[in-house]
Amino acid sequence: MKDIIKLHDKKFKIMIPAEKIDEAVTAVADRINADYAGCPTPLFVGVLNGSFMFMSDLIKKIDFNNELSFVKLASYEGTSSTGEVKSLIGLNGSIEGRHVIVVEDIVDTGESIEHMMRDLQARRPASVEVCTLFFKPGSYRKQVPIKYRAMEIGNEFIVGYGLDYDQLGRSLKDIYVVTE
Ligand SMILES: O=P(O)(O)OC[C@H]1O[C@H](OP(=O)(O)OP(=O)(O)O)[C@H](O)[C@@H]1O
Ligand SMILES: Nc1nc2[nH]cnc2c(=O)[nH]1
Repeated sequence: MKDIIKLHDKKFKIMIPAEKIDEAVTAVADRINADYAGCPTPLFVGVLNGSFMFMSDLIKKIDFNNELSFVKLASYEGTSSTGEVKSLIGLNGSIEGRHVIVVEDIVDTGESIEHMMRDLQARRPASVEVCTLFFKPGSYRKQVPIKYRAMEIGNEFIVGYGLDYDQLGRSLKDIYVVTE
């Protein structure tokens, strides 16, 4: 593992090694296994692009029968005064009556997860919970409960393990933080 890396114009230093990430993923998977034992086939919904690596590692540690799907939040400029509009694409089948676990790489301001939850709740699932690898309590501005938080971090910008800086860095297996 390199201590310092450069992506585009910025330097990043190592913050969380892969082994620590694995421990946090195991701990959150253990909680989900306990909470959903006996629940009829829960559905994991990963939010692309960032969640692909977390989902891959998390799902291997889940010990009940499950289904898995990925969605994307598409942004476009709306014609209404609210400006940016985000809509969820990729979820084709019905989730009515299903137990859904949304899998995110990071919840920062909460803007994305709020859009996601509003759309999912409208589809009348039996339950929806959020499982995020990283949560930034100092940045979060929304009311959506984030039940499963593998790790909490400060307001710093991180990359690696699915998270990008202008599309670079997603393939790194450790987490790096931007340096000043
Ligand atoms: O809580 P927020 O402030 O909304 O930030 C969190 C969101 O930002 C990232 O997605 P991004 O839009 O960068 O897309 P990506 O996953 O394709 O990188 C991340 O995957 C979350 O979805
Ligand atoms: N890569 C990356 N994407 C984010 N989206 C919201 N917060 C972050 C962050 O800290 N890093």
